[in-house]
Amino acid sequence: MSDTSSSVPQKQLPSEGLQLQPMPVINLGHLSLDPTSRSSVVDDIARACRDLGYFQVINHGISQSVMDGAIEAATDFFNLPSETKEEYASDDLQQPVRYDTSSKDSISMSRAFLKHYAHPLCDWLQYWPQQPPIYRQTASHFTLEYMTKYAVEVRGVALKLMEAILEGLGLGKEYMHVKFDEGLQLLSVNCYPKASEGDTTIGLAAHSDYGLLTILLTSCRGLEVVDRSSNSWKVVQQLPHALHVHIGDHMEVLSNGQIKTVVHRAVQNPQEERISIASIHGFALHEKVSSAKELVDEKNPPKYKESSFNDFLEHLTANLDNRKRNFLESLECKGHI
Ligand SMILES: O=C(O)CCC(=O)C(=O)O
Ligand SMILES: [Fe+2]
Repeated sequence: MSDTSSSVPQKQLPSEGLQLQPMPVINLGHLSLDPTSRSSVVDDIARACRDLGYFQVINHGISQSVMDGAIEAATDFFNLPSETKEEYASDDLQQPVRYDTSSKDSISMSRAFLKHYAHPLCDWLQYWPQQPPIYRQTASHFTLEYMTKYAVEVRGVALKLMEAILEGLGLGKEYMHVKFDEGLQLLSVNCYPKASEGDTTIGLAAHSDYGLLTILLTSCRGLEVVDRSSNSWKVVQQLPHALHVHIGDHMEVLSNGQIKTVVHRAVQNPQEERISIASIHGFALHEKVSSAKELVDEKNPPKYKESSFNDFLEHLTANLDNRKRNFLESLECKGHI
């Protein structure tokens, strides 16, 4: 994720009485109805991507029990003794699994997190935590449970959304199909302690996500987004059975700036410990993302240099100690933005 401290509202501390932001809620089931219904959903998604960079989806096909199972597996992991969790601790951003609680990256201020890849599952499952047993439980080769099942199903939702977004950009749903199909999925599983009385603090500082698309499952309220029209923080609604979608940095690059990434942060919940599971989707680790040539012409020259997910990890590693962490800014073609 990119730190965006230079471009977000200065006020870092959560203010009392922030506005709940009513946001588009897309019924994904309508994507597979008749062509007219599909094109109306595609238009709604395109508008949300262009104007806001976020929206929520319902009727996405993942059952409540699968969503609850993923939250349960994450909660049980964070409840393990510290020594067990520390086995996965690493400062090396290239590790396939990484647990951390520190704030040295100046992004994670009051959270514990576990990050690991999830696609292709057969390559990565071996690195997932063995404790608690339900975390990577598979009942058999054909039956996945808990985090595994959620990971596979949420990726299905991401692929459907990608097709709709590409259609909305006029590129067609099959555009670069193979690269999306072979693309990467990274799960960022976060745990924020309940806020202490009268002191709601930032759990995760302002940033944008670096992939193409992030789908977030959260156990309770605490996510905030920057509303671009007013350049102010808005609280994200917590609707039953909904998933929250963020446009990532690489989608802004691919769309040549037609769609914007969204700056967001998490605050601690005053009532309860909070779990969030961000499923980040992008091209494969070393695959470069550049602006779609169909969206580049004399009037719209390429706004960003090409880059891969791995380039982002290297950028982050090189800038861990200083504030030049905004990846997207580092990609800007000078003179065009
Ligand atoms: O906890 C949240 O709601 C946000 C998590 C997030 O933004 C991330 O993991 O990138
Ligand atoms: Fe994020």
